[in-house]
Amino acid sequence: MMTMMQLADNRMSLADATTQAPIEIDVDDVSIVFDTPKGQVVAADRVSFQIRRGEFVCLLGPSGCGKSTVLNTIAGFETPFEGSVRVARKPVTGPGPDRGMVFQQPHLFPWKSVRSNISHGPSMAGKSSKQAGAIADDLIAMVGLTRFADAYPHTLSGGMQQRVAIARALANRPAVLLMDEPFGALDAQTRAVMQESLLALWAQVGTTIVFVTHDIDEAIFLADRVLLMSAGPGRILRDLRIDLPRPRSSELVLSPAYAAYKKDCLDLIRAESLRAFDQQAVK
Ligand SMILES: Nc1ncnc2c1ncn2[C@@H]1O[C@H](COP(=O)(O)OP(=O)(O)OP(=O)(O)O)[C@@H](O)[C@H]1O
Repeated sequence: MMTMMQLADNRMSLADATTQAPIEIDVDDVSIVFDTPKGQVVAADRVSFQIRRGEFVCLLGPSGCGKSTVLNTIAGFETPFEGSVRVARKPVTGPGPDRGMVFQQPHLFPWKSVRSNISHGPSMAGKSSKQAGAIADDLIAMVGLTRFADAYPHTLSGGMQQRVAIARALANRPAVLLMDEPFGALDAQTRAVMQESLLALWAQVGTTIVFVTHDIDEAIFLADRVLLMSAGPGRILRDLRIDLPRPRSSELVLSPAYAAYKKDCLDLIRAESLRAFDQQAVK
């Protein structure tokens, strides 16, 4: 069994490889407009970006800037008003097992054990109960919940439930994991532990991750690239490569390089948040 440090070292070479990897997600000139009783809301305005296979990319921006809408478009829950989204070169026309999703709330089946929650997807996809159970047990070990395999969700802490939700999303072996503020409901300490364990898990599975957050520290700590979004209408303001070494631990936040990335992001986000606040005030 590899140690956490060996896994992280392995991840470093994978990170180098991602700059050469094929394009996994191609969001091309996507605009999304919602009709509301108060008129049209442009949630995304000509958003374009590409993500390579195995990359960890954070979508960062102020509340209401359209992060979830863009993520939902990749998931196939929203249809672009204009533009196109491709995953592995295929146009996205709806949800599919190649894209796993994790939300802020774990949404587990309360009547199923941890193992059954995780094996549910593979069972539905036609795996035998033995195969589905083996997939679940592997993932349960990866998220560090072996002792709780037979436990029910209500007996677990919020962080543990979210680890089950992540394992469940990975059970169908998706090429892409889409995460919408998955640690937003957790306390600060649990959140920090979850961030480190997500990086260790990513080192093992190599899945492309798109992670939505409005937390600057979380985005810089996790990502290979941060896509900074502007508020209303949502646009990509900056595509920032985070060239910080891996493995990353909590001490990283004390480094001057980290501080420089944070200052860049803070300045941009502050300007955008103020702009959004002013817009809301006059509506
Ligand atoms: N189904 C919908 N119908 C109408 N308006 C919507 C719908 N979904 C989102 N919006 C609007 O689109 C804009 C972008 O919303 P979205 O949830 O994508 O932002 P966000 O950046 O994820 O925000 P938050 O961080 O607060 O979740 C907001 O103005 C929101 O009110």
